[in-house]
Amino acid sequence: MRIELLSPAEMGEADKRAIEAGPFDGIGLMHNAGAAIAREVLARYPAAGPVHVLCGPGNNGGDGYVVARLLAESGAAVSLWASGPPRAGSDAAIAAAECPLEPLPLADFSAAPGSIVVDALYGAGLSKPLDGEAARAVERVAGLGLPVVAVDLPSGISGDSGRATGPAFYAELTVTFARKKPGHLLMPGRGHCGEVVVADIGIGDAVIGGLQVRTFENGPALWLTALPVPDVDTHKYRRGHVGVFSGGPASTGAARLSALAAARSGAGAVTVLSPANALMVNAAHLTSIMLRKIDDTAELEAFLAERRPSALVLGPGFGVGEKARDFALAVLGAQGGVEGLVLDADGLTAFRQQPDLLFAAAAPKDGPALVLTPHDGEFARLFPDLATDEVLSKPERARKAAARCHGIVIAKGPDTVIAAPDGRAAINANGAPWLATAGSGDVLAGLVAGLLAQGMPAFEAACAAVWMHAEAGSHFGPGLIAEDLPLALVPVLRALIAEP
Ligand SMILES: NC(=O)C1=CN([C@@H]2O[C@H](COP(=O)(O)OP(=O)(O)OC[C@H]3O[C@@H](n4cnc5c(N)ncnc54)[C@H](OP(=O)(O)O)[C@@H]3O)[C@@H](O)[C@H]2O)[C@@H](O)CC1
Ligand SMILES: Nc1ncnc2c1ncn2[C@@H]1O[C@H](COP(=O)(O)OP(=O)(O)O)[C@@H](O)[C@H]1O
Ligand SMILES: [K+]
Repeated sequence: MRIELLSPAEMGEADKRAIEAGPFDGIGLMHNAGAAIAREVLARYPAAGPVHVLCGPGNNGGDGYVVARLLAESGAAVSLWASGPPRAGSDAAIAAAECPLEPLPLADFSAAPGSIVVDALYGAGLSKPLDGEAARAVERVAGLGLPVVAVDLPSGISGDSGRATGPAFYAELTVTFARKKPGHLLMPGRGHCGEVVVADIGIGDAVIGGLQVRTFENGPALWLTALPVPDVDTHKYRRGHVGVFSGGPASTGAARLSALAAARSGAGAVTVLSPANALMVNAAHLTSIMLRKIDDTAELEAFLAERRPSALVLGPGFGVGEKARDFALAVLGAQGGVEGLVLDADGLTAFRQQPDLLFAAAAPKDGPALVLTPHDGEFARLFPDLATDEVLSKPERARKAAARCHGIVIAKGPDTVIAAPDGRAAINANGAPWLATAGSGDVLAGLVAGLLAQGMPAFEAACAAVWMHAEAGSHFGPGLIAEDLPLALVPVLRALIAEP
């Protein structure tokens, strides 16, 4: 299960512990790193023209000296460009001394068409925006349209946040070590990395295991064992009952999208909870999904007591106002049976003036789990201070939001982050821009509720829903509209459940 994502600080610690544990010392790890990159370059660009290796002053540059030496030994035409000599006594200085090639000044960098660039300027140690000769090298490489293989991370990208605070390389291939870093998956970093290869350089799984990492790449390894599969002797209500609140007569479609997704996820029963004036519209479009009139809190409480739904979705097309707040608070205060409330769209916006009211209602540990599914705009309405904090990475923001709201936060986007109040966070990277279509988020909300209703723990349910939703959308591809998504979940679920 190699889904841990290491921050640069955790990677430094892994490095230190691996050296203590042996058998490799610092230069040994650097030799392994350089060899892994040289292997990838030779395998991917067998007919390559000249290779230009760009070396920075730190250990990233050290890896570059090893690559340059190994490629030259294999017979490739190699040019070495350096921004300055490595610090005396460092592993990088040893690697530079072992390299027979004479470095040229980076400021003079130029290359003929057909060349390949190995970017070993900065990796995990990037501490400020690229400027001067490094920034000019990025511009020249981009201007020449040369393919770039990045060592560890494309220079200019933060390994922690994926941010580019200045110029940054666009790599065709990034070779990183031991595990991916958050910056490989977070935007815009992911767009700069190209394909990411994780090379084993001799940092063992036991070393990584000892770090107690709390950030993961989202994928089945994180939640497959918790994915609900019905027992042979089950019945429909044992498979979970989801209630989805509908908006008024002119805005009912969003709730039906959520309801369909909940049903496709395996919930045994789904009921759309509709105001009286929208019953006919909803009835005209529902078949296996049930319908019930709910206009006020008393009717909601009666439904909760009689029909004992296990999860509810509130927000898609619902309307922003007191009714949304009252219903959400009534569900969170429900006694027994309700596993969770998924608050999306209008359900989130309804609390923009009083987010603390919502957060306090979710605080009791024995109450229903709260799952929030904000896109950036909705996130900023509930957590304005976190949204505008330029220092925090997206996972840090989502973690702080989760702790504050006592719930799971699904911070949506091309790099959706799922965070729990206990500090776990997962970054999702299997999505595709086809998912950016109206109603796509409504489907996600229903899917989360469907999994919650079947008894999946909230963090795992949220992660599984985000991954399956992204997988369905990516497989469907061009032409996707939200109506397609519930059915597109079926092959995704089938493949997951068939997995041993
Ligand atoms: N297990 C491991 O960890 C292994 C790691 N390995 C390799 O080591 C890499 C990490 O090495 P690293 O820590 O030396 O950092 P690196 O990115 O080379 O640069 C730091 C230097 O640059 C400077 N500096 C920073 N930004 C700057 C800027 N914009 N403009 C100018 N200067 C800037 C910064 O100085 P500062 O400003 O912080 O004082 C510092 O001097 C890692 O990515 C991987 O490739 C492998 O060998 C295998 C094992
Ligand atoms: N560029 C993108 N790549 C991958 N997924 C995306 C992208 N843009 C949006 N999504 C996903 O699409 C969904 C959109 O949800 P949302 O913004 O709530 O839309 P709506 O309210 O119309 O349903 C989210 O799951 C989000 O993560
Ligand atoms: K690099």
